[in-house]
Amino acid sequence: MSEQTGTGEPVVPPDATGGLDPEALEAVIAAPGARFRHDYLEIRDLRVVFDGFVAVDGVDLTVTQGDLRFLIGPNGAGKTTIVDAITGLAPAAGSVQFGGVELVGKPSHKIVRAGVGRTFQTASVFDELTVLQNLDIAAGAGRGPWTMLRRRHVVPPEVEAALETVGLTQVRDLPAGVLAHGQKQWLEIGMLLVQDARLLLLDEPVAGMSQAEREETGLLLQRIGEQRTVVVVEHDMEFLRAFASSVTVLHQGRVLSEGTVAQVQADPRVVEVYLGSGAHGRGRGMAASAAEPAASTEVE
Ligand SMILES: Nc1ncnc2c1ncn2[C@@H]1O[C@H](COP(=O)(O)OP(=O)(O)OP(=O)(O)O)[C@@H](O)[C@H]1O
Repeated sequence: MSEQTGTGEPVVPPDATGGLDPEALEAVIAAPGARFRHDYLEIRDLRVVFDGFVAVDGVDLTVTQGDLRFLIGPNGAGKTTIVDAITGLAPAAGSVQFGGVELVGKPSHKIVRAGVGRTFQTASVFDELTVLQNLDIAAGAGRGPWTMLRRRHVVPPEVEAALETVGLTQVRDLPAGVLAHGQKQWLEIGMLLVQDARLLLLDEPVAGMSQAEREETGLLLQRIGEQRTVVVVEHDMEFLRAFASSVTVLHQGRVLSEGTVAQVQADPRVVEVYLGSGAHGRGRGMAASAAEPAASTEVE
């Protein structure tokens, strides 16, 4: 599952991970539905300005629980900046509400407490700590830093469930640094689950993954997206076509188009941007498939 990382990182043998376990996945996402029922992300007139440069220019975006929304757009369209603004890492004006809580103006740690979690383009796990310790830290578990780092004999059920969900049970005592690229991304998603994030913002989750890892990741996100609100920033059009339930296309800091994959692919403005922007690979599959719907395009 993880032999092809493209990163030159040490690789754990494919059969060591056990893959993603559908039953464990069911257990971890089958939290009482009522907890998630009213969750949705509602962004209104979001603006982000860096030293006079308008990176995000009046974006409206609504993502409901149960949707698996992909954010796409050429380089520099503002995708990551929107995620940064939602998570308190970019100066934002306008309104970002999740679960009825206004996030604009809140510090990042309070945004995390409001149930918002994100991953970055580069996995940000603690390489020296084991997989289990990484999950333990994410879970907090009300323990001090030293007890947290000690090897545990009893693993909390939510950590156990997350481990199995993301297919890392067999490698739980290995340092995260030896994991394959794909496995690190799954660990990060597991960390969001034990943190009990109800809104997951994932920045290029399948970049550098093998085809098998992409498929496993897509299925994982679809299942998580049944109950939590999931937004994926992605350039991989084949992955998008296989797993997105809806798509928002950004261009120059604005929403250019929104709808199902078929709808945005058929939108002449999207074709124009992808063909005319010199997207050079990142996102070119959208234009290719809009012009020729049957084409399967590998990006990057
Ligand atoms: N901290 C910053 N200071 C100044 N400009 C920034 C900053 N962060 C982002 N930008 C600019 O804002 C614009 C949007 O960047 P952003 O990273 O959000 O685009 P993106 O759509 O995520 O692109 P990519 O697909 O390449 O990751 C770009 O022109 C970028 O150079």
